[in-house]
Amino acid sequence: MTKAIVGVIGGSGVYELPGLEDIREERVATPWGEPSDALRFGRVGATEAVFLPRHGRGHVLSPSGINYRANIDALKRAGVTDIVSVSACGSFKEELYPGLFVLIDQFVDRTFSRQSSFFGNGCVAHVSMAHPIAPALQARIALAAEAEDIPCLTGGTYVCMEGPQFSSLAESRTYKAAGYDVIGMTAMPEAKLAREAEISYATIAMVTDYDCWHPDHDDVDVASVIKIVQANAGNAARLLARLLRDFPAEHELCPVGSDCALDNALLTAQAARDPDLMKKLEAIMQRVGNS
Ligand SMILES: CSC[C@H]1O[C@H](OP(=O)(O)O)[C@H](O)[C@@H]1O
Ligand SMILES: Nc1ncnc2[nH]cnc12
Repeated sequence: MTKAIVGVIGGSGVYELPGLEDIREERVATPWGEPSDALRFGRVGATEAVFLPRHGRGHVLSPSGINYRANIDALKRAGVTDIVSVSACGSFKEELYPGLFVLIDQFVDRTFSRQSSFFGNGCVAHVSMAHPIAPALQARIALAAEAEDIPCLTGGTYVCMEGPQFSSLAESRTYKAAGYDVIGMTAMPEAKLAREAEISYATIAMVTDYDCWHPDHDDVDVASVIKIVQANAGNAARLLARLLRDFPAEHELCPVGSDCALDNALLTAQAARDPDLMKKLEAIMQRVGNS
């Protein structure tokens, strides 16, 4: 049995995890550099949890400046089996209104200036991202929302832009016409790296605005995003508390292969692997080893 340990990554306006008890903070060193902040270890009920604010305390890191590899590697070293990622997002659909939670099931990656893999020259790997979200984890979040009577929709496509500027009207209309549901700046490469690290991953997108396409709503700005995040902080806290309290002690095997993503993904012959890179991959490849 693998004990479930839930990692919660807080986004804009979410810099702590209410309800976390017996807190211990630790700066976790990684071969990829510094995570966004010290990890906060604790528990909610009987469930072990680890909290990491994505932008750091005081929101010092921009979406392109976040060390996503260090964050995911640090959570892996902490034994995290499941990551719940919380993100503020703009909406491309009338019915996805500010305050609604959307449980994402697909991503479109439009970032271009980020380190998006642990692998590379000296150890090449191609994991599947066909189904980036762990369905059992997503279902537990949906159940927790239902139990707490929090408006929450399951299913949606999140397009990740580089930022930090918000979209132009032409971009916003293009994404809307493409059928995407929400937009943010941080889920990529976070979700890709979680998959490489064989950690189940799910995103709770909190809709904060209608980006800039909607004729009856103001164009998005930071103040309006934070206002909605703060107005819905209570819902986010209750949702996470319920999810964690009710979480099973044993990690549930993932039907889309989150736990075994590296099986059949590695291409580089063992003898040809770069020893320096292999050392860096120690935590990420802990299950498969150098075989
Ligand atoms: C505060 S507006 C833009 C900012 O908010 C979102 O952050 P996160 O995904 O960490 O909640 C968006 O991705 C941008 O980073
Ligand atoms: N409209 C938007 N575009 C990109 N990131 C966002 N985060 C919150 N709202 C956003």
